Amino acid sequence: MKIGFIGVGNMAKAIINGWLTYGEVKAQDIFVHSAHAQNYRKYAFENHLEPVDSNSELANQAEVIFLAVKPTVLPSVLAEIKEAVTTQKRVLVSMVSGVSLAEIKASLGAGNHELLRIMPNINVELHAGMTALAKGEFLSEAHFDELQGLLNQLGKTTLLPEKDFSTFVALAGSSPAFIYLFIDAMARAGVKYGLTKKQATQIAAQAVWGSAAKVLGTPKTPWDLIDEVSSPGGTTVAGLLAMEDAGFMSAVVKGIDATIAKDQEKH
Ligand SMILES: NC(=O)C1=CN([C@@H]2O[C@H](COP(=O)(O)OP(=O)(O)OC[C@H]3O[C@@H](n4cnc5c(N)ncnc54)[C@H](O)[C@@H]3O)[C@@H](O)[C@H]2O)C=CC1
Ligand SMILES: O=C(O)[C@@H]1CCC=N1
Repeated sequence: MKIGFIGVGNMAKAIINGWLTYGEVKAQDIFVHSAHAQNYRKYAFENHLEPVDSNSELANQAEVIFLAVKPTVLPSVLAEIKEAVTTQKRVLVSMVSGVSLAEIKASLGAGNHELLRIMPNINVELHAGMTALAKGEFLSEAHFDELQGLLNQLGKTTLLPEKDFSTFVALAGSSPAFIYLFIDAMARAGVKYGLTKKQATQIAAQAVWGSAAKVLGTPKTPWDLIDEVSSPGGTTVAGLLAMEDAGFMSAVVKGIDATIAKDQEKH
């Protein structure tokens, strides 16, 4: 299957790099175009991908087209590829946050367009991603199965109603940044007490990684696990209570609220 990417920024590269290291998607089957010619040409050259001169040419060449541009750019991109997508019956996969399948369908006009909306996160590059999928009404089962299979190579996937995509953006699409912030805050505290930043960052990141693996591998809730770490009269409970006193949980929930609100703003 020939796969095209319109937009070759951070998210597109994470997906492509993930596939290239997995090995089933061949570099010569990946077509790329973006607004930054020097950038996408260099990336294509380094990875043996096929650079294409325009969005419409990419839609002529690739059977499946991943839309990996910012929401504000999407309408003009759809206008450029509309004809090729319609006449050549291309499958469109949109990872553009905050843009519904109905909005994409409306921009493309008449036709039973095969559409899939996804919300990946940057961890797909390490095959540790979390990606939500919402099927368009005309997407064939065969195409859906093939695309889900490809995305499963990059981590976990889940089917999700579109109404929940904004929540998913907050919990998975954007959340790597929140978790980096947590790791950095921990590391800074380590520096305060004399560790080097590098050493403190590695210690904090390993602790986050192991804790996430634990949560995923047990039927216990995070609260159960908190109790297992908190010795009576010990250090952990002292730290937990001080964090809560500073509003840790409400700070996290406010962050999620703001992320969801931003995703639901009209572009
Ligand atoms: N970065 C992330 O972790 C995630 C991003 N997303 C979504 O993925 C999309 C892309 O995000 P990023 O890769 O982070 O952005 P980015 O800013 O890194 O990349 C955007 C790309 O779009 C290209 N572009 C701009 N105008 C264009 C045009 N007219 N035609 C073709 N290409 C054009 C740029 O040259 C660039 O390659 C956004 O809609 C974002 O919401 C979704 C999940 C996670
Ligand atoms: O910041 C953003 O808008 C995108 C959506 C999810 C992650 N990055």
